[in-house]
Amino acid sequence: MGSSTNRHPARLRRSVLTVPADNPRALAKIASLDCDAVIYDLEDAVAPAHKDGARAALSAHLASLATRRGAGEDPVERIVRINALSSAQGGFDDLEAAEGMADLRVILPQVPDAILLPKVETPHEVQRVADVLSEADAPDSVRLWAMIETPRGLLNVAAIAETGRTSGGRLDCLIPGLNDLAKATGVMPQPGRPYLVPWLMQVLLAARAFGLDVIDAVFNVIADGAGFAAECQQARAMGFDGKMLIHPAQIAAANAAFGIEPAALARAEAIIAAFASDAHAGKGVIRLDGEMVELLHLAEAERLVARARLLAERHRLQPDPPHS
Ligand SMILES: CC(C)(COP(=O)(O)OP(=O)(O)OC[C@H]1O[C@@H](n2cnc3c(N)ncnc32)[C@H](O)[C@@H]1OP(=O)(O)O)[C@@H](O)C(=O)NCCC(=O)NCCSC(=O)C[C@H](O)C(=O)O
Ligand SMILES: [Mg+2]
Repeated sequence: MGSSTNRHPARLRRSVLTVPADNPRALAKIASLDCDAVIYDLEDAVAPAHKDGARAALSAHLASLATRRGAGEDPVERIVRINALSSAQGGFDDLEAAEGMADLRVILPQVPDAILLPKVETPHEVQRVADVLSEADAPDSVRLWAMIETPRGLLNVAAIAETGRTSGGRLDCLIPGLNDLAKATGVMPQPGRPYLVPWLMQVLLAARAFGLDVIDAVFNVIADGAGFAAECQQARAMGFDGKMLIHPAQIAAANAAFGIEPAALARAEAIIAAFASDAHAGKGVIRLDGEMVELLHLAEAERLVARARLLAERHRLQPDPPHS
């Protein structure tokens, strides 16, 4: 089966904000923000001594959203980044002792939209977590996301992405972690990310080969709005679906960069209408406004229109644009 047919349904993931699960003010702030998705972090943003408190705070936070989510009226996708699902000794054999397992035990009853696995290095890890979810009777709707942020993970990224087919189809999205990769490799942060772009494209290619979404890495310099906007534009041009964010001040620029331009939407609607017209019934290729348009462009147009519908639905559920 080709990748395009394997691709998951269109989702809106322009702005994916991370929030440390042990920061009550930031947790409370989310309701007023216009991000498409939130990653609640139980991993690196939470100090070891605060892990239990963070789990309890996150569980209560998700429980407070349960009614709205159950009614399908939550405009935000909610993802939990757990700790590693290997034990402190480094293996799966001692799974019960792992911090990540403790995260799952507390969080899974609240049915988040996805679990984000940090520092994934092998396909086996994704499969193992998928098995744990199935054993815990987690609904099929609970997806898996994976961070690719170690040299070994990068070398294995194609095999990891392929678990989107084998892990009960739960794997849904990849995110490169450039802070960890920079730490592990010595590559220095630079405008334009010249030495990191090949790795970013490797992650993107692996994701696309197996029909996954892919979100660009965080930009650490909160005060550098122009640098952040430029990096969003670069990521958009590279093909990313959105950007992982660390601060509310980054939401508007990400939404703009990965949003849908009116002209692109009008063009997509024109392509769909043209292929549906009697004049072009059954054709594989047509001429539209002086350009060749093939069925592959029709598929792209349908995806863009589907995303536009999601955006309209998001605005229906959250009509007053919140501040960021
Ligand atoms: C980076 C921060 C610690 C900065 O915090 P602070 O200086 O306190 O922010 P502000 O005073 O400017 O905050 C203004 C208001 O916004 C709220 N706020 C701040 N950050 C967030 C957030 N992330 N989500 C929601 N709300 C947020 C504040 O509460 C203020 O509101 P109010 O209380 O009403 O006044 C902080 O921004 C932060 O913790 N950011 C997230 C850090 C994080 O999650 N890190 C882990 C992910 S990064 C990663 O994964 C890297 C990857 O693994 C890799 O290897 O590359
Ligand atoms: Mg990291």
